[in-house]
Amino acid sequence: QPSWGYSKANGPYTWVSHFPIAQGSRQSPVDLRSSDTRFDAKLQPLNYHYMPTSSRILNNNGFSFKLSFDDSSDPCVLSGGPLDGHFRMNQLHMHWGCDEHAGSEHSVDGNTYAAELHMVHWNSSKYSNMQQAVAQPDGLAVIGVFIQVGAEHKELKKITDLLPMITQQDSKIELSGLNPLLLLPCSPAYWTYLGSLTTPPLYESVTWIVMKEPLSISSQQLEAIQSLYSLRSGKHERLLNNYRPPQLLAGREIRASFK
Ligand SMILES: NS(=O)(=O)c1ccc(C(=O)NCc2cc(F)ccc2F)cc1
Ligand SMILES: [Zn+2]
Repeated sequence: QPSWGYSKANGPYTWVSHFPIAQGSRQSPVDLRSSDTRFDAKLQPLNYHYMPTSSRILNNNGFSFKLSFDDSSDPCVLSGGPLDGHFRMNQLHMHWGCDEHAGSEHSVDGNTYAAELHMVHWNSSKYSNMQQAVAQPDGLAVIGVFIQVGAEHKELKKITDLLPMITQQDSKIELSGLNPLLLLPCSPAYWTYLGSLTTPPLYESVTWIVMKEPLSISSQQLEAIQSLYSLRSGKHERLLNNYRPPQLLAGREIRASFK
């Protein structure tokens, strides 16, 4: 089966042919429209048990760069917010475009950002690993953080400084001492809704938690991200625009932790 991607020939509008759930009723991303969101006073604060961890950065076959964490020893764990139980961080990755006004997957009242960071966690209270959890309706929790161009981001610099070493597809490099806590914005405000993976197989297994406040990175950092290469469809080309457009809310509610 032809591998999916983000080009005209194999991009988001073609995914339904191999992954019919693309037209499901809890697909992601969505536009976070204020008319569709409701403040929920019962929402708890998010609770991060995160610590500096070692990871491996992989240019994962032309879809993004991915930091995989060893989630067996001393994991980074998320709980609280809309979640029941504890969720272990498995990986983080990003989506971006070719200019600083498009590249995020979620949008806020139609506005998009230069990029979006995804911190992927699996439900370690109910399942024994990511592979088991990824297809379950309560299997995953992904924190989405919007990224805009502005001041340099020191913690993300630990990643963007290494990207030039892994511009070739499937190359990887070790990174120790990244502190995921420093990849979160200052404000605790977030939106939450039930959705899906935003790439095939598009499983409807994600409780999405999208932070309201964006992070800033420098234009040089964005350039490093946009300079990743991939061998998608055989050609050696820049990995750009790896974001899925917004999907139908289909009657879902989006809850806000803030007024
Ligand atoms: N953009 S996002 O945060 O929504 C997202 C998060 C994780 C994954 C993932 O784990 N894919 C690999 C993968 C998933 C499977 F469900 C089965 C195989 C497989 F390789 C995909 C998208
Ligand atoms: Zn993602």
